[in-house]
Amino acid sequence: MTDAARRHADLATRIRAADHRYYVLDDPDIVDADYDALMRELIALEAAHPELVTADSPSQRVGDAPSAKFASVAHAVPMLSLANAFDDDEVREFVARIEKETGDAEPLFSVEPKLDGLAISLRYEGGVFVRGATRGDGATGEDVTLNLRTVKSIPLRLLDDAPDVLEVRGEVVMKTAAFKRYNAWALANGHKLLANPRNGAAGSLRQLDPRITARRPLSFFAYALGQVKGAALPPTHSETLRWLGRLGFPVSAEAGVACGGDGLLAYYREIGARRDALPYDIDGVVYKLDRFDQQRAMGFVSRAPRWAIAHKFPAQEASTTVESIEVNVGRTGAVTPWVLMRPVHVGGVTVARATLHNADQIARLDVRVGDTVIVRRAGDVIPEVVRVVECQRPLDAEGQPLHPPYALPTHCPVCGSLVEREDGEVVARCSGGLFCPAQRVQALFHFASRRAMDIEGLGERFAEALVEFGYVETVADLYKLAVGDFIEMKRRADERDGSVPETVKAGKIATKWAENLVAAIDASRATTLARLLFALGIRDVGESTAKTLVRHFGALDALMAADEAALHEVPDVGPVVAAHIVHFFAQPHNRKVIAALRTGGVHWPEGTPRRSTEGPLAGKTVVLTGGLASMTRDEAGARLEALGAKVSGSVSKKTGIVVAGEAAGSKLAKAQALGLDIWDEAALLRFLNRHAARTPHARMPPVRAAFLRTGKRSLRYLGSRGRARRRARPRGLA
Ligand SMILES: NC(=O)c1ccc[n+]([C@@H]2O[C@H](COP(=O)([O-])OP(=O)(O)OC[C@H]3O[C@@H](n4cnc5c(N)ncnc54)[C@H](O)[C@@H]3O)[C@@H](O)[C@H]2O)c1
Ligand SMILES: [Zn+2]
Repeated sequence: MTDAARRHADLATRIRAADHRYYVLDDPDIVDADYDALMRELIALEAAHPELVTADSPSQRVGDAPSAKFASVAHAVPMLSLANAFDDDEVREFVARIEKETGDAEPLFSVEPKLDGLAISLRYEGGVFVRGATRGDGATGEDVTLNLRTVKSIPLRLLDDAPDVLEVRGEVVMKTAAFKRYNAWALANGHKLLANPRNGAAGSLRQLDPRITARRPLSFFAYALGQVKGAALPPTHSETLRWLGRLGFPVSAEAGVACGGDGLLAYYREIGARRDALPYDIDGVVYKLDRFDQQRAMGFVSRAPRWAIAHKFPAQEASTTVESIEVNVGRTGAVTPWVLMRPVHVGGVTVARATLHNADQIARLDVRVGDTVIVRRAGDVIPEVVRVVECQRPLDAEGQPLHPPYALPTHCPVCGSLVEREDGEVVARCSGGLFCPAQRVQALFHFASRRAMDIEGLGERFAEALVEFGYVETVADLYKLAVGDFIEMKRRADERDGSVPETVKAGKIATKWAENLVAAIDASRATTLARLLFALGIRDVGESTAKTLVRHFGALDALMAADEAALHEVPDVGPVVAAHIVHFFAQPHNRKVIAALRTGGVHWPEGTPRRSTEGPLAGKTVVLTGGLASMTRDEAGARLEALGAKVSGSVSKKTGIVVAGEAAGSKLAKAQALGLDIWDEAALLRFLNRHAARTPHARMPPVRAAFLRTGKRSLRYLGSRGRARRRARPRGLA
């Protein structure tokens, strides 16, 4: 055997195996781009060695033998493939060949998107859908009538006067939106994901159970005719498409006509630019000589017409190997894994990195170093790893995988802090918070925001520039900056963004804004502990938790010294939040930031913890339930704590007193069932007044009960009648 013959046999074997997996099993193990490369090599080899062309060469046949799963259908008119063009020259050669052979200087072409799905043929007799089949090997296909009946866009009866017999060819596709929706559902429900829309269409249509097909969102688009009896055909392909539309078939809205190499290429580029916005995946465009008489003159080669060609777009999927797996830390601390790969051409560009999204995705894909992976890049979307070719995983001498499953790093690669991932969350995060450079911009922006330190004028753009140009490492550095620093920072940011204002170019430098900003920073020095705690950006410590913590601990040092057990005592602080707080203050760099803030002049009124271990309620647990008219539950809680009570959220046998306000529900019922001591609002007020000297609030006469708290934290009298009065009167008092 010659080298060429050996290579030919090798290619043919590999292509046949790929054909079988692709057409029969709907489970390809190589990407289209690699398949196309094998096929092109085979065709080039056959061109150089015509003696290698045999009738069973993959270059001579279409698809693969129909599967025995389905009854077979002989196509009255064969279903062929299309020749491919991969570059402009091949398109121009195609046009030149047609111009020469037809003698037409400027023949018209029908131009259409090449839908990436599954070719099928639909047969109508007397206007009624009787049979539908896949392409199979072109001569014989599979009977998938029952499955096709579930595809809603396939008419079961034709509209216009239908011919006696009409065969319509077209593509069954899964639209992009439907594909995404299906995969989201499959992921949530533990079903196998579809590899891509084309696979989704083919796999769904070739199900043995039509009920499964019916659940898959498929669409159909017509693009050609097969056998027709009892009707005069239009003279051109483009008119045929319009006729099919009138008969009730969906036809791609992008189909049109063009002429000349330039005209065809302009269409290719126009559709290419809109590729990602189209509702379906396409893998190229198809040019078809429009006049049927000219088509007949051009004729066929073994597997494809000579009057049409598919001009392919750059493949969106490619295979390559993983060199290493890295992680990236985002602005909010999210740790995103990605792979460094052997560079590969995909979606028209060369890429060497692809995202793995998150730890769940890694676990699902089981990507390991050395693996052969399939990367997808559609449009401007970040390239992603969609599959691992497991059979190509490198093995050691014992036949075991050379590399273990990948695990996310336990520590942040940027700052070294612990990486945490909570139950039920897909995203893992660096816990470095303020300290992590990757998170500084976001931390700074949050710190300055209105409900935190309220530094007016420090928006996201400045936060970014301050970090990028090195003015700020931690939020405490803000308090070291002077007017000149801000002016310099803005100048650099403007320069970087190419947005230098005219006034600056003219030599005038505005300074007022910087002075205002410095003043705002100065004003933020006098703050409250609750604002500061919120501003620090401790995970899960929002404004209200910050206030609760302040009420409970009074001073920052007391909070910093608290362990998880001490935090569990705080009402509404659960174990997760408690762990976050302890963890935050345990990090030495967070403590340093707090010390630096103090040095920078940030101050707040500190109290002693309101909760006292002495007092008339010492050792008693109090539960507040229902609405109070005279104060909020938080205030009532604070006042009770000041009298030594421990305020809890749930009623148990150990509960001492239950204060039941308006509309108290299950807690009150439970308290009654347990025979606990139950107070109404009047009883609470009487008690608080009796011990008013101990509480931090002024004595509050019961008449206040006729006032209603408004949003502005002031008290508004609502009159002696109506809703306020009714609400204000504690149950059991009237
Ligand atoms: N990955 C694999 O293992 C593997 C194996 C076999 C084939 N393939 C892929 O399939 C391709 C070859 O398959 P093929 O023989 O089906 O040919 P083709 O995809 O190159 O072109 C013919 C097909 O185009 C489709 N088509 C879409 N829009 C059309 C339109 N407007 N007009 C006419 N036809 C239209 C029809 O289904 C038709 O059968 C290869 O390029 C390869 O990418 C991949
Ligand atoms: Zn970090």
